[in-house]
Amino acid sequence: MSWSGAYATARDAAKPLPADVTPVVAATGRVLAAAVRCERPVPAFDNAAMDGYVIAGDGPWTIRGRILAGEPAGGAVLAPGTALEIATGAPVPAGAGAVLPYEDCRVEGGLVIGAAGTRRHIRRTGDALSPGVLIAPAGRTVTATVAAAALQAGAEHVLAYRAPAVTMLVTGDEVITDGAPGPGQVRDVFTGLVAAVTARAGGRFAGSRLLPDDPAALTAALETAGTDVIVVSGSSSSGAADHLHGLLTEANATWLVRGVACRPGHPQALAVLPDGRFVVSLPGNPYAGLVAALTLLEPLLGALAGRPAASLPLMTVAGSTRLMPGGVRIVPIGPDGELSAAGPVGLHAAAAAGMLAVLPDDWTDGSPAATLTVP
Ligand SMILES: Nc1nc2c(c(=O)[nH]1)N[C@H]1C(S)=C(S)[C@@H](COP(=O)(O)OP(=O)(O)OC[C@H]3O[C@@H](n4cnc5c(N)ncnc54)[C@H](O)[C@@H]3O)O[C@H]1N2
Ligand code: MOO
Repeated sequence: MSWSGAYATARDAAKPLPADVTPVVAATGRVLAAAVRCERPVPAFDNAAMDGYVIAGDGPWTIRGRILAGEPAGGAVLAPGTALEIATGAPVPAGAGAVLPYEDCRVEGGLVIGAAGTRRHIRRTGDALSPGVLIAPAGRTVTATVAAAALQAGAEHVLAYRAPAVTMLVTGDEVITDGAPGPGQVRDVFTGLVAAVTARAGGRFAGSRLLPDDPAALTAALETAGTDVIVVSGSSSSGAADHLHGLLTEANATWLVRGVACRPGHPQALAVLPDGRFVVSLPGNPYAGLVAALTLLEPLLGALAGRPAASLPLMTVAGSTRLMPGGVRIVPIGPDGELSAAGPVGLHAAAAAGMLAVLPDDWTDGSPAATLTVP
């Protein structure tokens, strides 16, 4: 399958998971299934926009007291010719005509002397937002700003799609998850990468398990992983210790993607089990596995999370590299689009560059290419 075909297949493989009503403070990263609208006016009461004196009628004004933010306005009416010292955000009493900022007046013998200008410096109820105004549309991801805007507007709860849960199965007798590798061993790179891609795509990382190259252990782990998506690193090829693809076929999984015309990462695959759980197969070579996570896992999770499809940003890429006839080569690129060579193993070039470019076989130096951002 072509790389763009694989990306689109993963993106189209799933519908959003069901939505539920949830406190907005707990919904960060989830996608709104319905628009959030303002539920109460902002500000909720008339209040001072400046520190100074709130006045009624014509001056000079006799100072009758002070009102600070957080104090209720009460039912008192400010009589003409009187003033209260007032703080920004404090409720303005009925009868008030304007707030005179300190810098526009002076005080002599208990009287405020000055003149109200054209600006009244009073924020009226609903000036900023009135009930029904759109806070965030359906399809928007709940960010900290969306959550803050919803809370400001009185929307404590939102309808949001459930976040897809992801289990990571790290396979390989040689893989260790802690400390320095002994002879023949290699340190796991995938748990953190997959957790980060999951979080970025709106998913929930449910944890990682290290498995030996044993078909029974892998079968049991696949059967018991109760998450929407299972990511398996390694075991994707056809070696004596690579069992995943055979087990998925035995389990009557449907193959959506099985091999992609790209370098690196060609053994990557996406399958769906008969009960609807998805399995993403990442090749064990670290840079190849990262490419696969961005090619298959990220768009799949975006679809499950309810994110609207978006096209990949294009960037002008410069430099020279070997291309892949009949497929794409995926290379790290820096902020100015300069490419660096990367083999299937080392992650250092992707780490230094920050982005990847997807170069088709007819790409030429200085022409644009689709980009992926590394987590
Ligand atoms: N006869 C063939 N052999 C291979 C082919 C092929 O087409 N024909 N494809 C090669 C390519 S390309 C890749 S990529 C790998 C994919 O291998 P697997 O997904 O089966 O992974 P392993 O064999 O278990 O490991 C490959 C390599 O990666 C290291 N590894 C594995 N897991 C991790 C981890 N969690 N963290 C760090 N490194 C890991 C592992 O030690 C191996 O060095 O197959 C080629 N072979
Ligand atoms: O997926 Mo393999 O890297 O193409 O090394």
